[in-house]
Amino acid sequence: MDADTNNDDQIDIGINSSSSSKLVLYSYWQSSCSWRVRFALKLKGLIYEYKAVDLSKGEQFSPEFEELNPLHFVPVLVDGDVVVSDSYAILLYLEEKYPQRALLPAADPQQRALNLQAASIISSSMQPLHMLSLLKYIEDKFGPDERLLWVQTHIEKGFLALEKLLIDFAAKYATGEDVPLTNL
Ligand SMILES: N[C@@H](CCC(=O)N[C@@H](CS)C(=O)NCC(=O)O)C(=O)O
Repeated sequence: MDADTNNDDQIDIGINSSSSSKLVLYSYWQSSCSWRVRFALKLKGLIYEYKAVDLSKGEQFSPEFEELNPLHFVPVLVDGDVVVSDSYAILLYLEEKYPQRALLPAADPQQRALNLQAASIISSSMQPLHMLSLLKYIEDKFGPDERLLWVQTHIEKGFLALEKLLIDFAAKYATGEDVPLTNL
């Protein structure tokens, strides 16, 4: 596993710079689940160390990474003694532990539910259906045409559902004038 540091992802004036906890994000540059967490860290102004896990080289199967996530998926966030995997869980953890620059509207339960629902559609009902390991399985079993059809079908289904859900709420961003959880 490369422990490289990505300068783009480090902020000098991070809110947590004086706290004792040290944030480390295990990530892969092509991983949309990891982008989500990187956006949230950036929006919240948090300093973190970036550790690259090269999925194309199978580094997610290394014993070191397996200790962090037995499912072998990025992203994983380490915050001192706390280890959180799964982008959705990480976003909710960050929102609670580092409430600055909220990702969820505080006052309005409908807006909160809308954001949680849309974020969950993306992270549970869309992205896992085209993760690397699943696509490899489909291609090995049924061939590349079936793989493409599978991806197209599930992405289209997800975006149609999202469009229907958000049609009355979208403005500059998915659910209004501010960047919410849904956009990550
Ligand atoms: N629900 C998880 C999904 C994690 C996931 O699918 N990660 C992908 C990258 S976006 C991965 O590590 N894939 C490796 C593989 O499929 O072998 C999340 O949102 O974090």
